[in-house]
Amino acid sequence: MEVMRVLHMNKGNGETSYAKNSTVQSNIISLGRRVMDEALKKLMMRNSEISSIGIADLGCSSGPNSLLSISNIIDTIHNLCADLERPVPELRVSLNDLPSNDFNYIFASLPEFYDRINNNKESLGFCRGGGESCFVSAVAGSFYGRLFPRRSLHFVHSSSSLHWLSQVPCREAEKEDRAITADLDNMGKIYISKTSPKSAHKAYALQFQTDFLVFLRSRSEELVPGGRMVLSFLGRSSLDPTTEESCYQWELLAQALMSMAKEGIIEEEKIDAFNAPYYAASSEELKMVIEKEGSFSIDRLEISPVDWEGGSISEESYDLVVRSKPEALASGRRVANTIRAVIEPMLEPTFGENVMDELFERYAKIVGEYFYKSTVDVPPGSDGFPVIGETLQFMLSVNSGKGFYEFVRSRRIRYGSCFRTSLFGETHVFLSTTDSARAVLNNESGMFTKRYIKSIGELLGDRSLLCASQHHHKILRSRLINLFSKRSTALMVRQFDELVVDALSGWEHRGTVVLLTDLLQITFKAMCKMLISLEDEEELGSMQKDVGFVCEAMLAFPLNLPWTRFHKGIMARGRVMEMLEKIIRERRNEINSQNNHHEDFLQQLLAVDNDTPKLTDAEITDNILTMIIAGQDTTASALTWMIKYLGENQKVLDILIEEQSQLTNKASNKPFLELEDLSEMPYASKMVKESLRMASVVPWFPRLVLQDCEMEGYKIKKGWNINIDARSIHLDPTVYNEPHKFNPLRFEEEAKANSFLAFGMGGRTCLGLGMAKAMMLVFLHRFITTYRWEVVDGDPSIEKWTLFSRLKSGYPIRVSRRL
Ligand code: HEM
Repeated sequence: MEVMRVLHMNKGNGETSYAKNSTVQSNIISLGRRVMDEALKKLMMRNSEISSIGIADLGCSSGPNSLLSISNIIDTIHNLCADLERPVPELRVSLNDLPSNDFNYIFASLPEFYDRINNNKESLGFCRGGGESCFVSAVAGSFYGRLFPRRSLHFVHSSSSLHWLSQVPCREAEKEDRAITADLDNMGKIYISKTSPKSAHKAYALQFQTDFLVFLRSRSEELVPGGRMVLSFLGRSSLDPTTEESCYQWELLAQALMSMAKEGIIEEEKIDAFNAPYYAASSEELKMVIEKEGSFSIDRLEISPVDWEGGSISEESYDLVVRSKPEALASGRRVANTIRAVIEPMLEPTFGENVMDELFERYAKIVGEYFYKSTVDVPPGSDGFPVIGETLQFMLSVNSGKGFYEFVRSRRIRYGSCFRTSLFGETHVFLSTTDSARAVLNNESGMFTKRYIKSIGELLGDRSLLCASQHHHKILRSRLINLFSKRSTALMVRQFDELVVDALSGWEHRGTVVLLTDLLQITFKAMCKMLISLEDEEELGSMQKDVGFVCEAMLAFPLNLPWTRFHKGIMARGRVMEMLEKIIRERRNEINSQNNHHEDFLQQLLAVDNDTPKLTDAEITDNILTMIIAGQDTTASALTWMIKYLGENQKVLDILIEEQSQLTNKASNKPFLELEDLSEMPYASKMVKESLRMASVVPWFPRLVLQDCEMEGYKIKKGWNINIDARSIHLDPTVYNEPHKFNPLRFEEEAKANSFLAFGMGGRTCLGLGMAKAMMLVFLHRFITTYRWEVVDGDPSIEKWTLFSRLKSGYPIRVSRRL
């Protein structure tokens, strides 16, 4: 197959044209926008004197998307120049694709494009016909080779193109034979599949590596030093190139072709010989080639799932919920249309133009059936590999900048609001509807329970509220719940305010403050003061370190050998227990000698009813450790997210400052805030709730299924794990209007039932929710009335290996006093 000739999208404006079926590609462009903006900003900051910028969009194709990328680039440069108060440089824009591309379509839409620029940017000196500031031209040729003069480009962009290879891969022996269809012994298949020979896998991988290397080498000649590239293309998240994720469209298309071959409509030998010039690379492969080529370094590498139906693939996406057969078939048709617009020109020379309608009719049905099959009986999803299931994919997610929730999010988009996966040898079902949250968390049926995980039990203690058996949990909870009284909350508010005022003093002289780090310290101190009145800096320091080891061990593999993280956690638990036991002994002595003025949780727990202690010492120590862990990290993470959202929403901040300044004036005669003051913060309370909704610090709540049941129309089996995906519910557009918009006022109206799950629901609802909200309000008040702040590093990556969702950067800021 001569790729140069056949690799172009369906031309024109007809029903099967790319112009009419390119929403997926347009969504991919939108998804890359944030990264592109970031790259352009870095480029502009580095080149402050630049008067002319060379820009290339490689693989621009023809259709509504062709000018979308450059339009975005121009808008961003325009906005950056306005922000930096600099003149807009001359923009030399080159659109590139193979010579067979429908360039006429693009040229025909240029006048309209210039008009738009002129209308928007008259003030910037753009003028009619491209004029003095923006010069668009087209360059026909393969980007697997040089296209532009040396050092002429500053910015290279390419979207949905680099997965196309320069040629069909061929076996080692056929290396010289470049232009014909290659024989890869790939019988009955048209791309890599589970049954393809290893040599075919190898040939594909090799072809991609060769092409990508040439691509990088060519661009390194063309780009100026410090130039930037933003590339988005189809790839895969797993190491295995034959997983459904990267192959299913090709696999199903091969099925459609084979069904036609069986009926004698096309020849089977042609299918055997046809191999698509396409490759979905893994991030490891990309890194390897980039390192080998040596001219480029990676600033950001992100993986996102693609919705082949053309629904949005950004975080706002929740559309691919396939249910009934007609719905599944309609989905199949949409996917078939998208694929047809791209690959029909490639198939025609081999199989003939006259069979295309029939082929894609069959293909649409097969894709629809495929969607439908996965929605009946047990929930849709993948069991992954034998034994380990999808554990590797989960771990990859944990290790990526998007954090562990990405694993759930991508499957939620693909399979809908109820899906199953297999992790660490067990089946897990994730549910994300308000009805399922009610059923599982309120547990009126008694069919669900919190799972006891032995390793967590070893770290927190068997008597911890989080590990106790259902019966024991009830007793413990009924005793512990009394600790969280109004009186305790009032005391906590005063103490916490004192801590915050002390901690904030002098932040303006510290240069950069990593907010999360400081907040972890403040909340740790607050928890220790509230629980056991521990204030000694040295003891606090060693306790915080040990609690940190216990938390890390909760995520580690439970292997208790001297060098493991788990072992470190067990040892740290031992030291924490020793310290708590010592504190209990000292407290008892103080009580006996009536020399005791403490007002903390421990004091209440040591009180006796009719000579019977409320809890045993072991129950007290296990649950003090549990409460420190449950309260410190969650609150510090939630506070950091809150300040981040606030920094991004000036209007909300303005309203808050207004509200909080009034309180400052009113309470000016008091050194510290009191519980009643918090009721004077109606807007701030909504803002706290909105932050908790958006951040979903505890993203899902796991339970164990005690008997076979049905959820969301699917069979759920005894012994499976069921997880209520609170984050998805918080971001579901059918539950919250415009869920990605930060809008505290949404809570003026009553939220949909069972939709706010930041603190869980039912018999396991967070015990500290009142305390947590109070702490957030107190910090908010002090912080925003004391300081203005600017962000030092806006990296949105999520920290790896944490119990709760936290920003990897810790949100570094610089503060200045608000006058
Ligand atoms: C913003 C901060 C906080 C968030 C987002 C949060 C969230 C949660 C959630 C979602 C659960 C329920 C998990 C489930 O159902 O599986 C929970 C349980 C719990 N939380 Fe919190 N929490 C926060 C702060 C606190 C604080 C400050 C304390 C203690 C002082 C605390 C103590 C607990 C305890 C003891 C449980 C276990 C309840 C049980 O199993 O019966 N939390 N928390």
